[in-house]
Amino acid sequence: MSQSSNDPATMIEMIKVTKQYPPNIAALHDISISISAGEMLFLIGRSGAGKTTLLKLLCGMETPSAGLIEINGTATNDLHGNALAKLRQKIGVAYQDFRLLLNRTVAENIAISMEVSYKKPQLIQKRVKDLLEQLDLSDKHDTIAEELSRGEQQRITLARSVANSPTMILVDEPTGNLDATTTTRVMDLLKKSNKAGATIVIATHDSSLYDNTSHRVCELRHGEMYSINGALL
Ligand SMILES: Nc1ncnc2c1ncn2[C@@H]1O[C@H](COP(=O)(O)OP(=O)(O)OP(=O)(O)O)[C@@H](O)[C@H]1O
Repeated sequence: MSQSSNDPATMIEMIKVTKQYPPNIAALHDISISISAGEMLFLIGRSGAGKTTLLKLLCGMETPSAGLIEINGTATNDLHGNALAKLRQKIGVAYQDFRLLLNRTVAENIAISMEVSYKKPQLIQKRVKDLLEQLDLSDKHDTIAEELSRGEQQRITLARSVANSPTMILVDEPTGNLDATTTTRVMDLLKKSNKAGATIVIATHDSSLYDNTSHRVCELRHGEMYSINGALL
């Protein structure tokens, strides 16, 4: 059946995706899910359930052992080199291991994705300033990243992931090291990016993020995906 013009376009399509790490660790099993453009989705599940693996598959950091993944209509399985780099430019990622450039300033770290896509310096400066304000880190603009606390590094990673207004944002445990007020600021930033059109997948253990949400919540259990009401997807 063809898609009606009123249906939102699909941003992420996973079809029977399985991921096995060598020698025989089954991280994800037969996952099928469609995520619409502009959707915000919470991915929950116990430690080791496969959340990070799923996010890594979506940005091409890992490849599926079986099945198909399409991002905005393009199958990622066969993407390499420039084509993969081009796809990644449209994806903002904020993962648990931060990967900040520790010897560079906070502002330089946030600016990277915008510089890579040749945004104007004035625009970059304004965006960096706005993001730091939003995350209550304005005083850290010129601080070297390695001098930040873990919670501050986590917020800079998030700011970097949304800075270039990507079409898709993948976030792994965005609030793990944060207090309640800072958690609200982080979620407000993600909601703002979502309102601006970004498709967002948030992997989290923090039930305060999704307890009263109107967004979809999916749970991974031992590598299988369930909707929050317990039905196998
Ligand atoms: N590079 C790897 N090589 C081998 N096994 C891996 C690798 N990465 C993850 N795994 C295994 O795959 C399974 C899923 O791991 P994953 O990191 O995706 O879980 P998670 O739900 O994100 O956990 P957490 O909440 O603790 O971050 C686990 O059994 C893990 O040990």
